[in-house]
Amino acid sequence: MAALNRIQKIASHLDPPKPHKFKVAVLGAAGGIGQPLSMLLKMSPYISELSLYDVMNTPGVAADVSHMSTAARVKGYLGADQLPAALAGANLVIIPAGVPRKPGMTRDDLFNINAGIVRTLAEGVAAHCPTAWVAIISNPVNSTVPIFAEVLQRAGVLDPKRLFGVTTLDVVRAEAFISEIVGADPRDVSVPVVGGHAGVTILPLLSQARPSLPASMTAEQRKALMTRIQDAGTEVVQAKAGAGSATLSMAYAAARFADSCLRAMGGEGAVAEYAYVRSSAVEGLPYFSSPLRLGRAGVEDILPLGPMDAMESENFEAMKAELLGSIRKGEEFVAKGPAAAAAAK
Ligand SMILES: NC(=O)c1ccc[n+]([C@@H]2O[C@H](COP(=O)([O-])OP(=O)(O)OC[C@H]3O[C@@H](n4cnc5c(N)ncnc54)[C@H](O)[C@@H]3O)[C@@H](O)[C@H]2O)c1
Ligand SMILES: O=C(O)C[C@H](O)C(=O)O
Repeated sequence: MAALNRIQKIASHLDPPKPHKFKVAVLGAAGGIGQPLSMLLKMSPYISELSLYDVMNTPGVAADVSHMSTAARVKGYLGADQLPAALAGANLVIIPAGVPRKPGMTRDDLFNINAGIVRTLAEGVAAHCPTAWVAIISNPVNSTVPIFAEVLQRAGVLDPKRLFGVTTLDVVRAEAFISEIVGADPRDVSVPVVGGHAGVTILPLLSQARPSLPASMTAEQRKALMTRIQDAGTEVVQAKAGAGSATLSMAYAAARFADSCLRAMGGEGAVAEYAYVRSSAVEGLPYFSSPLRLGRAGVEDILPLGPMDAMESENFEAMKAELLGSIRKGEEFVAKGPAAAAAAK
């Protein structure tokens, strides 16, 4: 027996450390983003339970994803009555619920429908998993994050360190486009993208890209690259010609962001990310996407934006009014109360 104990003890030292495992809820799981995101999350070693919630089609999506031979247990939840059970005990809630753009629309054109959806889901989180980390994908992100924060604040459960607008797709796009230009593996490219998530509020700091952009690139070429990153969502909306907006690249980006959150939550040390959070990084803008350091409790540090060249500084100044307008619009929507939510339905 003593020998067996000794062998077991040695074997336990040889075992690689097991990752912490968490319950993750996807709200809007049957949608264009929700389905591939659920599939990618089912492959995560950090997830013990995957809770798939939507107002339609979740039984089929959950049955399908549950047949993947990976460890996470999958449960589907359908309709508002089942939202409490979907959220109970969740550590991370990811929200791609809401309508996407069609050609000719701005993200802000989605406000009237998506503001009410996000508000309802925020009330659910406040009531059923108030300490969960929340990652909001639903557009317009520049307004939906302030809406969510206001609801949590009114319920007395807001911790801004755990509330994120997902801007990872902007970073992913910048990495992809730069890798094509410099001829590097995208995994070896790093580039900060800061600000918000709509048009001019998306600010890629190309001067900080690594590897650096070729010195031979003209100012016009750098400007065109910045504009391509800012308009990449519209590029997809136009290519899909009425069938929605980015879903597959967004699912990839959200799965990557979820992975960072779960690693930080599990205590794997400081994890570097970008996200749109409540912030005092930029005077006069209460929400801003910055480089972040994530730890067990959420945002541990909001890091400086670093140096900007003249083109970036000009864009930085130009975004401020639009971003503040979107933030105030979200805050006012909640301040006006349920009447505004009803009008938006
Ligand atoms: N942050 C980003 O970078 C980014 C990128 C792409 C898309 N988006 C946004 O993500 C959202 C979803 O896009 P999509 O292409 O998946 O749309 P979609 O229409 O394909 O899917 C949305 C899903 O949300 C569900 N839904 C609607 N109301 C709901 C509610 N009250 N509770 C739960 N689920 C509800 C729908 O039933 C649907 O299954 C859009 O607002 C889009 O603009 C954001
Ligand atoms: O562009 C959109 O409407 C969806 C999303 O915000 C994106 O950037 O792809």
